[in-house]
Amino acid sequence: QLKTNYYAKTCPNVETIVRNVVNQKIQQAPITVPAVLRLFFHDCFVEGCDASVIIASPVNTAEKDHPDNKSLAGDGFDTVIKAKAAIDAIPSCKNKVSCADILTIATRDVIQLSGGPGYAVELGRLDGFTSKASNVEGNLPKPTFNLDQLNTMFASHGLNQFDMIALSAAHTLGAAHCSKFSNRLYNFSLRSPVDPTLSKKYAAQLQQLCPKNVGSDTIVTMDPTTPNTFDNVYFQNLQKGMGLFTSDQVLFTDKRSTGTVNVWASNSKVFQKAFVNAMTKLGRVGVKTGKNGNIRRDCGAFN
Ligand code: HEM
Ligand SMILES: [Ca+2]
Ligand SMILES: [Ca+2]
Repeated sequence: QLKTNYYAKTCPNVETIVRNVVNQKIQQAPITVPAVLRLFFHDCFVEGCDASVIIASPVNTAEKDHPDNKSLAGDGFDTVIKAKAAIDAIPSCKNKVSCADILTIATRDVIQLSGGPGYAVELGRLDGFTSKASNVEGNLPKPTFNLDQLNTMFASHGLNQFDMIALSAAHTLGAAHCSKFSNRLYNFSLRSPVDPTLSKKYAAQLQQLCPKNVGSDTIVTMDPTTPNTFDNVYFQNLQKGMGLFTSDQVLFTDKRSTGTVNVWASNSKVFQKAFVNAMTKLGRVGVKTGKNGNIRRDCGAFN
């Protein structure tokens, strides 16, 4: 059973310790912000929020070795490892806090430290015993997904369309590789090589940043307006035809979700409330307790 004061007796300062590590880490590497947020999402959607995504395999068969996870930035993993070390440096806290909870706290912190809402995190998850690359396939959304595909995948984790739209606003931060959306610029369909739901101006900008046959490590910010700030500009971009992926833009073009995008584009407080609610629900996905999990000594390896 998750609760907000789970470590009150065992490690009362855990949230302060994690916050300090995250703060310092962001100063050194600003990419830590999107890196941690995406890491949390990819953890929770595969085997639940249990730090399965953090396991490193000597033979490259863990979740992190799946192609969908290869682009997870190393600074996300490093944040959890560093926070774990800082927690374990306090004798009473040593091996009392799960890696899954550390990632949950760090995620709340990167959101708040980049301008987003602060919120109380529910804690008490244990770390899982399974991490297989083969379990990732089919469990993470593709950037080409339409609204029904997005809804189906999020619903399978107890998240409704409002939650899905709110969580998609994570793309208000960070960057993506050209290969993830170049189909929209060059070979969308026979009738229209450029995706007609992209604004003409934005499509031209993206074609400049991502020329055909561009190198495989070229990246583009997903929110070209405020790439480093957690805000509702993501929704304002969608209204202008500036959603980077099909899965972003469809939230505006599909009539069943346009209304939500419009409300959240114009009312940041209402969006923030929905986002916090959705993140809290995301943090409950597949939580392990009792015999189904443990507290890892090393977040990157099973005990
Ligand atoms: C709704 C369906 C979603 C799809 C199809 C999707 C897909 C993607 C893709 C393809 C990338 C670019 C990866 C790369 O090229 O390196 C990306 C980046 C990112 N995603 Fe999502 N995502 C979705 C939802 C989410 C959610 C729910 C979160 C978090 C709550 C999230 C957080 C992020 C972040 C922060 C980045 C940037 C990472 C960085 O800059 O290192 N995404 N996503
Ligand atoms: Ca997991
Ligand atoms: Ca932004």
